Amino acid sequence: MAQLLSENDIQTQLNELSDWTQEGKFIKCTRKFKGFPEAVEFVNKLVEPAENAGHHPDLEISYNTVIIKMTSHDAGGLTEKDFNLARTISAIN
Ligand SMILES: C[C@H](O)[C@H](O)[C@H]1CNC2=NC(N)=NC(=O)C2=N1
Repeated sequence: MAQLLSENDIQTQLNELSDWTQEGKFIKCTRKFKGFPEAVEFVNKLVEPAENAGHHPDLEISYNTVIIKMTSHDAGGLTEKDFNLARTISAIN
């Protein structure tokens, strides 16, 4: 199981991830698209990196908006796995 990150580590990593914010034990990113098909198309692009990482985001799709929340459920908080996947997701359009 991955090691929980300290608050200092979390802030350091968030400084490099301008599209993500911390909400308790989660980091969160909100993406807006032209419409529902584009939002679902984006979510489908997350499958491969998540499966490759063995680490999966919590997703909410509302029409053209996708809310991505991430935490390491097995560790009970934020670990390097969350930030590695967040960096990958930030690079997906
Ligand atoms: C067996 C499987 O690898 C584990 O249940 C993985 C699946 N994806 C996961 N994703 C996230 N975000 N947290 C986990 O603890 C987690 N565990």
